[in-house]
Amino acid sequence: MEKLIMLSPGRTTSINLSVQLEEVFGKYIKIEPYCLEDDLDFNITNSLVVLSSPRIIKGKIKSLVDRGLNYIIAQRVINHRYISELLDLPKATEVLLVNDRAETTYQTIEQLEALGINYIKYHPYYPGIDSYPRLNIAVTVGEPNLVPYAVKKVINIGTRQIDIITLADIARRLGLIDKLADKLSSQYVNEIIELLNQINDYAKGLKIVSSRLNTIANCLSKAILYIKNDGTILVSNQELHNILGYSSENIIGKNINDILPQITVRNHNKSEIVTIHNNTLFVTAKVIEGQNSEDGIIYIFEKSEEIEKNEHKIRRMTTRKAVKSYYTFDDIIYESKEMEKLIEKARTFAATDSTILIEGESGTGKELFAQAIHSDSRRANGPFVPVNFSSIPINLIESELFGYEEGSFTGAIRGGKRGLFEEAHGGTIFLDEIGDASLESQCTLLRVIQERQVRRVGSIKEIPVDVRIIVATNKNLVEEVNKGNFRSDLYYRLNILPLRTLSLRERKSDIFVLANHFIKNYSNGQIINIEQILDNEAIKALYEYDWPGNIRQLENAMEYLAVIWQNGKKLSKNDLPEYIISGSNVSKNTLLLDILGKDMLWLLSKLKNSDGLGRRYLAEFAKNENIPLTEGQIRNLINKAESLGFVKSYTGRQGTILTEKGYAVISLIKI
Ligand SMILES: Nc1ncnc2c1ncn2[C@@H]1O[C@H](COP(=O)(O)OP(=O)(O)OP(=O)(O)O)[C@@H](O)[C@H]1O
Repeated sequence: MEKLIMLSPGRTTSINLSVQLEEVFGKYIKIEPYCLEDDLDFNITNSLVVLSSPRIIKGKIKSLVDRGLNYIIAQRVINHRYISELLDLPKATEVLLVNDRAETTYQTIEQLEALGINYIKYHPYYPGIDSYPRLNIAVTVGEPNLVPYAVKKVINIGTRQIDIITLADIARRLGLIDKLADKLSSQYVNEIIELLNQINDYAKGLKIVSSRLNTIANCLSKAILYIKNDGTILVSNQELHNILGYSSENIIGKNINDILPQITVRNHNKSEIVTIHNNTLFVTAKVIEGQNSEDGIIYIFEKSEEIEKNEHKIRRMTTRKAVKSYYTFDDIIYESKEMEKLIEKARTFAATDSTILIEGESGTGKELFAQAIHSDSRRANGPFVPVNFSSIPINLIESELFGYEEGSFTGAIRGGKRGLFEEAHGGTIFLDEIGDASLESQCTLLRVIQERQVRRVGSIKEIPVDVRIIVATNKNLVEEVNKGNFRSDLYYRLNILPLRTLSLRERKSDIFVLANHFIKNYSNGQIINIEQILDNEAIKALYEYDWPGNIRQLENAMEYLAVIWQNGKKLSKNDLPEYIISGSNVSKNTLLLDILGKDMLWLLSKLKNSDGLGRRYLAEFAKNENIPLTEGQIRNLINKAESLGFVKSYTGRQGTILTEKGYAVISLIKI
């Protein structure tokens, strides 16, 4: 070989790389720079050509290659010697990285980052790029002429150099490897050492800053932890080490997921409770954003003493955790149009903050709806606190709902207790079976609803609460008002957004979807649907049955069937629970029910077993059986039955008695 040709698209790069080749090979061979503008008039048979990148092989170079050009493609790397100015830039500085083409620009960014200079934010810039941020500093690799005009400071870290592997390859192709091996390797080693020294100086600077940071962190009384966005732990303090029982060497640089997998919160100002080595800690995340390479999360841990102060917050969180996820509208299983409409209505209600009154028979999904409304509301992340008025002893309702002050009554615990309204702060309180609330608690409820403040038993201080109230009842509240059992002013306050859940009788088309859902659950997926285990007559019986206990009763029936079913044989009607067999006895039932209505059938059935009953007795029976009929309504019913010839009414003690016709009708069905 007589000549070593350096060929690159632009002249500057070509000359710069020739200088590098000159330093290494100048003693042994003539080196000539060429660029694409030049006539490529060298002799290809006695020249070795170094191409600055593979992309150059096209057009006239491609035809040279086809004619047998002897060439090497250079791998290029950042020139270590000129990066000191770059190392002086403060952390997170934003710069334009300028090069001649998109590909080489991205390559350069990658190489700088790989060198460890990854604390600077590089924005690519090359001729023809669509958009780029207007920045004051540009870094270029030997292309200062391409830097956009507005840039104030240009750091030229020089043309990217031919790397050591390519140089060794050239030496081998020129038959010079024995002569040059030592020189090449020592030059390489020297450059690496020089680079490491420079980067180390920078790291030393960083170390000072980080030790200052650690000193400050250690002065804080709270345990803290600072992680990068990828989870790497950067800073921790002594308080945290005391809790963890580790020293900083054991955690710095590790990933939080390995050290503290319990911590899952990643959102700003969000908290969670974690247990670390039997310590219950309240952890709050503070997200640091917009600092580029310093983006990350600081965790602040509060220990037991502080937890006491935060008890309220914690209790709210634990109650929320206890029922980890509330039902949503998506959990409601249905097929019927009626339910679709109801859900649509409930969704509209969920978007508001107004009080909702849910009325409906037992087991029709009142609580399900209340939870779904909560989950769909802006309070979804707040607590949902259910209160069942029928299960709290009357004398405790006040203190349960509103809490009490220390010493306000015998048995009151030290420090007093927060009530359920306070627990529900920021969320929803669900007052179930509100029809069972005593007149006294109704009075207090009314005050809370009006004033949105609670006063603990034994205290004079009002505590403001922000809660959405949803109440539910299976009683007819209007009737309760008429009977004097429910305060009318409270009723009007509650009846802002009324919702009536539907009994299964009113949406028979949902029976099968629900039955399939429950049977699948109770058989652990073994039974896919009821057709798999029931014959036609049994299925029909399920459809005809009235389901007075609604979905809860249907669910129980499916659990029963899943237990008694044995693979291979279908169950018949007689295998169904007894109440279904007798209840679905005749379709005459449904027919009569449709014609006469359930109230009339109830009246006739009561009279069937007596020698005559007065209105007051009938009203008493209705009340005991939770049948929403007032004395007035019973009077109307008796009048109607009389006009149909089913009963005869007498004044005085005999009251109302069944006629033969009435007896015949009621004997047709089983109730
Ligand atoms: N459409 C539905 N899809 C799925 N499950 C339902 C549906 N409706 C009700 N359920 C289930 O039926 C059961 C009874 O529902 P829920 O407790 O909400 O009824 P309720 O009207 O509040 O009853 P009660 O008045 O007796 O307290 C629950 O297990 C609930 O999950």
